Amino acid sequence: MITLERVSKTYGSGGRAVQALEDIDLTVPKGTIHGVIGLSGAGKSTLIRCVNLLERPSAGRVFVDGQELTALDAAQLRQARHQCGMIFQHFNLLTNRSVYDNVALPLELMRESREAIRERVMPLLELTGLADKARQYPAELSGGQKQRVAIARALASRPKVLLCDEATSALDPQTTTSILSLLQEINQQLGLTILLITHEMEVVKSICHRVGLISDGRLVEEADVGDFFTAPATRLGREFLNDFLELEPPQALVERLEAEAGPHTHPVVRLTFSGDSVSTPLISRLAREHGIDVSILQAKVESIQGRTLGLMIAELMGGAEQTRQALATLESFDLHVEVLGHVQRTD
Ligand SMILES: Nc1ncnc2c1ncn2[C@@H]1O[C@H](COP(=O)(O)OP(=O)(O)OP(=O)(O)O)[C@@H](O)[C@H]1O
Repeated sequence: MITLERVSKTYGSGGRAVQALEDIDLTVPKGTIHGVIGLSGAGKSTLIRCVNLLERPSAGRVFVDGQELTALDAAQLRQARHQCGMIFQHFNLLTNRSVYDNVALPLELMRESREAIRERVMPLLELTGLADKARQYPAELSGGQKQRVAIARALASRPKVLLCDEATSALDPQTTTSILSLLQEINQQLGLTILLITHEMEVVKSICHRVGLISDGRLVEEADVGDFFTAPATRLGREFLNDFLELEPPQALVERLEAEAGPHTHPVVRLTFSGDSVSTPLISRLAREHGIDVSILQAKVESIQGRTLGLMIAELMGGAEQTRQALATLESFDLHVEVLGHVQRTD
């Protein structure tokens, strides 16, 4: 439904040029919810604005529903943009228009009759839970209600694609959940394809089918959400995951960590395991086979789109050779092992 082919975007020129996107290839199949996550300044907003050509790519081609937007003239593009609804972090509502009139606006611009507009707007207000707010003004609404108006307005022209630019970043966690549920409902009921950008793993985890990770204008990793959360392919992906799971070693331990192993140190490891390895009795096996005592410092289990993900930070307490063998055993399993550092033995 959405295809970007080798899309690049440079702002400015000469010594002040900023390359915001570089050779982005992206395909979002019809009816799916695709997330793009990245740190601030990575190029997320530029990417999503290149889809409906609010920003024109410096190079590359953009297709929506088989039509190449980058090949259209201005009038054709205005028409084609009806295929792409968009919502924003700060809602972008017209403050001097009522809820009803905000949602009606795209239809007025398309010169639809008052009757046709009414027939379209009222069901959208029902769908977004705003039927009783039609005559109110944006200033009288909560953030979540404003975003619902923006969603209804984005759907008014019957788009095939909804672009969401950090749509929940200005909302509290509870309101975020209700807006994400609404987006999911719209995706399922209307078969709408959704491309969203976010810096929040929670958003990706909650509703996306696939996710891309953008860094310095490049798409560095792309995967199904279950795979991304259980086995990110890049270091940045793993950092996002560790932040999301809040599985950082406690500060008191960080202060004791040494980079190099010494004659009297134990390694501290972070283990991430998914699928079958979750149920493997690892700790008893390390004790039985290698004589290692495992001191668990932190642990947690998450369920992500039906897949189980286990995490643990642990100190492996044994002699140097036993510890080396224990690490080799751990690495032979279907799990990710990271040695965070070494601590002096206290035994
Ligand atoms: N209009 C512009 N003119 C010049 N540089 C720009 C412009 N818009 C964005 N940039 C630069 O392009 C890069 C990517 O910016 P972009 O806004 O796409 O990132 P982002 O991932 O959306 O960041 P954030 O999450 O902070 O909004 C940044 O270095 C930014 O400074």
